[in-house]
Amino acid sequence: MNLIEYPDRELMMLALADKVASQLRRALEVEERVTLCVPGGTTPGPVFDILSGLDLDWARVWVMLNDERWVDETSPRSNTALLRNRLLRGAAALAHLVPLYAPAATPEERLEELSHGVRSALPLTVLMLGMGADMHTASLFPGADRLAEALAPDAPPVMALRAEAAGEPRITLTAPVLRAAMHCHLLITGAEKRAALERAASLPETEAPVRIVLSNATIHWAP
Ligand SMILES: O=C1O[C@H](COP(=O)(O)O)[C@@H](O)[C@H](O)[C@H]1O
Repeated sequence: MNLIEYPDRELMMLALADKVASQLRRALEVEERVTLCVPGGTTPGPVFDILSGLDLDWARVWVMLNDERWVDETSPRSNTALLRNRLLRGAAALAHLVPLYAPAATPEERLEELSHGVRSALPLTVLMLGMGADMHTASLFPGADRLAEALAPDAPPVMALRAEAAGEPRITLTAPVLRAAMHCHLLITGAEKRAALERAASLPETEAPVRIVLSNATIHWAP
């Protein structure tokens, strides 16, 4: 595993934001437009705060979540709201948001139109991922109803799935799209997730979905 250990979270967030911005800048030298794909949840807020103020041609950056909880943006569980409040502001307000949510009772009702947007933003230039202590990444949860399909090499780019541990229904990018990212960073904090990461390396992908990126991700960890 390509693991970088930082003495504290502040340093990790600064270093990661700097790395992501320089990878995007380099890609913008040769591409008209680039895609940054980011996690939701509790971990990435500080790196979003730093990134949003960095000098970048944000108008040519498309920003997309790894996954979304099927809740309205007014919910504190909304990853889209996190993105709007912490990343798509300041200089980064010029970036283009590729939505993973649209109001409807179930993700299946909006899956086709959301997939269309995602397909037009592929491939992922820079992918940042989080991980739960249960070794899920994006919304690829162990035990999810359609996990095997989402891990398969011929999975569609986006799928709706459900898992007991997930709470709400989820919409998520699938393994082939995540694996194909040009640059991949996995962001992990704390002792519990560090132990889960070590366990994941010897488990099958169905039990530890984060395994799908372990061989090509740079893993960033701080206590
Ligand atoms: O539900 C989710 O969980 C993971 C991990 O979140 P964290 O709160 O433990 O940082 C996150 O990466 C994913 O995007 C999110 O939807």
